[in-house]
Amino acid sequence: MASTPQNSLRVAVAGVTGYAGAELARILLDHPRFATNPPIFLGRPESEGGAAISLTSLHPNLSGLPNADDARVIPFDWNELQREGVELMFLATPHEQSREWSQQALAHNIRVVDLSAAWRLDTPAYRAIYKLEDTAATDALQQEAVYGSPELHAAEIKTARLVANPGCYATSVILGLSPVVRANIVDLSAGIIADAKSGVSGAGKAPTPGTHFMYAADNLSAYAIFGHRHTGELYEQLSLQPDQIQFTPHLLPIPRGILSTIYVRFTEPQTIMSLQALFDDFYRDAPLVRVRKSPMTPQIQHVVRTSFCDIGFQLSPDGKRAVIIACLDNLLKGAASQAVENMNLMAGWPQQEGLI
Ligand SMILES: NC(=O)C1=CN([C@@H]2O[C@H](COP(=O)(O)OP(=O)(O)OC[C@H]3O[C@@H](n4cnc5c(N)ncnc54)[C@H](OP(=O)(O)O)[C@@H]3O)[C@@H](O)[C@H]2O)C=CC1
Ligand SMILES: CC(=O)N[C@@H](CCC(=O)OP(=O)(O)O)C(=O)O
Repeated sequence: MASTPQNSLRVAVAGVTGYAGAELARILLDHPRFATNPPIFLGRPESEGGAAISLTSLHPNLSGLPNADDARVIPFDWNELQREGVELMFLATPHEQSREWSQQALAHNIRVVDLSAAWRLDTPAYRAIYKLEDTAATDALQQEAVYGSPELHAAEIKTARLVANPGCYATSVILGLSPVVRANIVDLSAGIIADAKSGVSGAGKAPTPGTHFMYAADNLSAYAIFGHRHTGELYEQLSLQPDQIQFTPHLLPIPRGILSTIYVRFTEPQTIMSLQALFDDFYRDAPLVRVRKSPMTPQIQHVVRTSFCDIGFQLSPDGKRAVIIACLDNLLKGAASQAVENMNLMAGWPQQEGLI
């Protein structure tokens, strides 16, 4: 499929009633490749009495987008997906459900971009936090799954059957650190600190005591210290050992957006010019990463509701330490728009199509 780009693709979105699924619907309805071939939207309308419901009754903000007012949210059914000739599915569903459906989708010859963590981690010890069932079949599929970071793995994504879309925090820290870690200039023995803050939508639509308005509003709190589930993605994608990075997430009292502040020490003193060139060169061909010119650093208000990850840094006067800041919208570059970048690559279309 990737070798002969098609003009369009038959796609379906599972989990369209959720936060990430809603963003997928918005992007895909507005995507030029789907103007005459709109996506199929899957939900659990049984909670609405079993009948299909209209997409815009669920998400009134989508009304007026191409094909949106005629779109229905239908119950999940493999026969229906086959009848419709679906070629690629987005799974914006919980990890366990994604794990089951991605295997079934591949068996039905449907390629998958999975937004959950079901296939992100190769190392069983890092995956254990998700308590997913491992079998010989899932082990084989895990080997095949491609970590869906277009900036790092574009070539593999193009031909993949199963793409594991990265975690939101993980995307920001991995993109912020990759240029300096891959250049081998970081003193790993000194340890990297990644201090990240996220808006509340990162936790999904179901409120919990920790994300309830009364807890989150007017508040800022650290959580999952020494145990956040995204650390495995950092270890694997940055080839780090657990004692070489300390990642601490915080919950911000805003709806969406992530800002990660990353502290590194260098083995040799750097100059602002050399470091700027390193970041600029690394992301020269990355249409959805904006490298800021030091001393400018990214801010959440510059990325919210965009598909960009913004990256910037400042260097200490002695050139031995840098603070790197990476910023993105958790529902977009941290989830839905990154998933669409992956679909674009899988279909042989420009990575940023429909996103800028
Ligand atoms: N929120 C974020 O910033 C990010 C989320 N992700 C991942 O993306 C996926 C979706 O996240 P998000 O949109 O935030 O989550 P939400 O909780 O907002 O939405 C979850 C969606 O999954 C559906 N769903 C829940 N359980 C089942 C089930 N057993 N069978 C079928 N469908 C089910 C829900 O349907 P219903 O409405 O009927 O309950 C809903 O459509 C998750 O795997 C999450 O980890 C990844 C990166 C960032
Ligand atoms: C604010 C908040 O709660 N954020 C979520 C991360 C969301 C994400 O990226 O999701 P998955 O890795 O689960 O797909 C968390 O800390 O668990």
